[in-house]
Amino acid sequence: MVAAPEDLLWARGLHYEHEGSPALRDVSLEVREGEILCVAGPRGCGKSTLLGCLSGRLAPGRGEVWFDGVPLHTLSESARERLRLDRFGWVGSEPQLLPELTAWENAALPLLLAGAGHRAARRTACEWLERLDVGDCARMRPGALLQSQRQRVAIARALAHSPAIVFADEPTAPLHQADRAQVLRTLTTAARTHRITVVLAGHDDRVTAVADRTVTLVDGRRVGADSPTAPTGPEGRAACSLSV
Ligand SMILES: Nc1ncnc2c1ncn2[C@@H]1O[C@H](COP(=O)(O)OP(=O)(O)OP(=O)(O)O)[C@@H](O)[C@H]1O
Repeated sequence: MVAAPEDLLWARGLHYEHEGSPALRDVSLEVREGEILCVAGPRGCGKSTLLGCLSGRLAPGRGEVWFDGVPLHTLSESARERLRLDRFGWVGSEPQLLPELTAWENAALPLLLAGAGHRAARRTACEWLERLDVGDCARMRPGALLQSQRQRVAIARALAHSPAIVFADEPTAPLHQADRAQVLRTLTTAARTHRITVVLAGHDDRVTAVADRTVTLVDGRRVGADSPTAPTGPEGRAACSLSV
């Protein structure tokens, strides 16, 4: 089986075990360029493990992961790390910011690690903080921010280096109900506007509602047919790309 030209990420037959206990069983999927794909399913079904394997953070016991024609599963650890730094963004369910750095310094980290100059990295990071409605927080440290502001800074950090794809593992889990929809909308609108592909794990309807397509896991296996959940044509995207 081969990837279609529109597939940016492609996985076949993934198996993963945590300490001998199977978490993924023969999972295959493809992610199209520019798509927002939701990985849904009940708690413990393997969503985080799947995102870990797709993003090169975890090495599957069996199976293949191809990104943009590159076989992640055969790359050395250092080559995978380089690829992750250059082309991938990550948003976890906890913001995981460095407490000693300001918001803009946190958001600028991937740019600085990629070799950008200090001034250019600062300008780009601050632009992203503005787009994500936390521009006023640029000089503040994470400890002085609300959880929803910290998560926006983490999203800015994931997007600032213009990755090809962002993996977001339950990015709204720690937020209050009122903040959840807004943070999700901010992430997905920014991604659509900048043509960044997103793989999003979550188990509530809000997450599936912002995605173009949803794949479901149960007990480590992919089940059912894909469900399209939002308009994927140019009209649908345009409607979602007005503000960020
Ligand atoms: N580090 C680990 N060590 C041992 N078992 C683990 C580890 N991480 C996950 N598991 C187990 O692997 C299975 C899949 O976990 P995973 O976190 O991928 O699921 P999930 O769908 O993301 O869950 P949640 O919705 O609760 O985040 C679960 O049974 C979980 O208990």
